[in-house]
Amino acid sequence: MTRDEARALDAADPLAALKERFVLPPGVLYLDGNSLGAMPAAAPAASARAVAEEWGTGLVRSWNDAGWIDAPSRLGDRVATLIGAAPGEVVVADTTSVNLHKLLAAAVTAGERRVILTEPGNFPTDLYVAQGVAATIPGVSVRTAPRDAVPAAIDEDVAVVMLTHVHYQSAATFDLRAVTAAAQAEGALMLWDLSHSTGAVPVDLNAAGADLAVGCGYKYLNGGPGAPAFLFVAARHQARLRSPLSGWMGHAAPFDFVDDYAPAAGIRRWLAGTPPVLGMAALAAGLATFDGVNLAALFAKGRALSTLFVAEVTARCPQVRLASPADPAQRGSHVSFAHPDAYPVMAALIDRGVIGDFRAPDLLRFGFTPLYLGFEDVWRAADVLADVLASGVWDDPRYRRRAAVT
Ligand SMILES: Cc1ncc(COP(=O)(O)O)c(C=O)c1O
Ligand SMILES: Nc1c(O)cccc1C(=O)C[C@H](N)C(=O)O
Repeated sequence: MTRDEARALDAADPLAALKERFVLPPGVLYLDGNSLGAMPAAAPAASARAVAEEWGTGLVRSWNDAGWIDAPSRLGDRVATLIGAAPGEVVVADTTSVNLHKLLAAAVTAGERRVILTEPGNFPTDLYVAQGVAATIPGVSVRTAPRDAVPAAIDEDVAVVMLTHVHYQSAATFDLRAVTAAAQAEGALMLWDLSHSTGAVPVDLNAAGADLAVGCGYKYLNGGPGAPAFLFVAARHQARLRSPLSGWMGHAAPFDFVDDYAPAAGIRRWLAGTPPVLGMAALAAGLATFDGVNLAALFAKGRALSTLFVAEVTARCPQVRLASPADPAQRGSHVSFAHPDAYPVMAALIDRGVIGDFRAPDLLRFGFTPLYLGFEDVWRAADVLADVLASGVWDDPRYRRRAAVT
């Protein structure tokens, strides 16, 4: 494709104007919305309002008057619309790691089964949290099976199958419906990590009959650094599953201040402590960037963007190897390419305004966020990558110095 052809695609794109819902620095092509979403244009004012008006003027009255106390459910219901869940099935709370802990511990204590089944190479926090649950609840163990062997590894000992729908490195997807059915056919619960899926690819939890899910607020939901995460529990399980973090905010009547814990009836039982109100204000601005957007068209555009990038890089960059599924139907909204010197290559690319990220040991990872990226952006990013690789400018000591966060 030529640059003019890419520009023509933007001119014909009914979603192109959504870019105005974000602020990005001039000269930056941002291909890392899968790690930290871009800042919504409304976020600074929304955050300032929460601080200056709700906190500064409203003070403690804002728990009621500004609706702070209901924000976890209110935002949860908004997230639900992006993942095929019903109102009352999603709550915004804590971090993805903490939510994983709550749901895994609940799943392995709900019945007799004690095995958590997952895949090796899952996102580290998923593995670490599972290992922590196994270390603290007697009889629990973690079993891993390579992704293709997961269905066959589900047996009568497995309490819960925990998988990340879109893999954080390769972007390879699981068939959400088929794997959920396989878990349930063996009597196990299915827990999906939707961190790299929500707001990026179609997800229909209830159509798939999913049991449990978690996901991040700061990636494609654009909630800002450290934004609270979310948690889904299918309505049919809500009365029987119990959070191990039985804090007061998940109590049936927190302001009765009684001594004995009694879980709230619905999704709010998964709250532990006080909600992070300021983080929720920014997350609300992030979720609002999806308002009125045709999700099917948005996700189709995301796929078209990553397909264009793969085609351009494959054609113009013989130095790299595609490390994601070639079939766009088999991957999420990011793609990875392998290069033996991926770290300095990515550093040189970032220096030229194309922000992706490096994932050890050898991956260049690029996220395609259809809300704020266009076809010409993607074309230019591929062009800069081709130039960086062909010129060898990346082979410089200053690009090899590792930062603390990659
Ligand atoms: C699949 C997956 N799960 C979880 C997380 C993060 O969890 P937390 O919100 O606890 O940092 C990430 C990214 O950071 C991720 O990619
Ligand atoms: N959450 C992150 C952070 O606090 C610092 C740096 C990166 C992240 C990420 O989100 C990483 C991301 N989950 C990944 O897929 O690699």
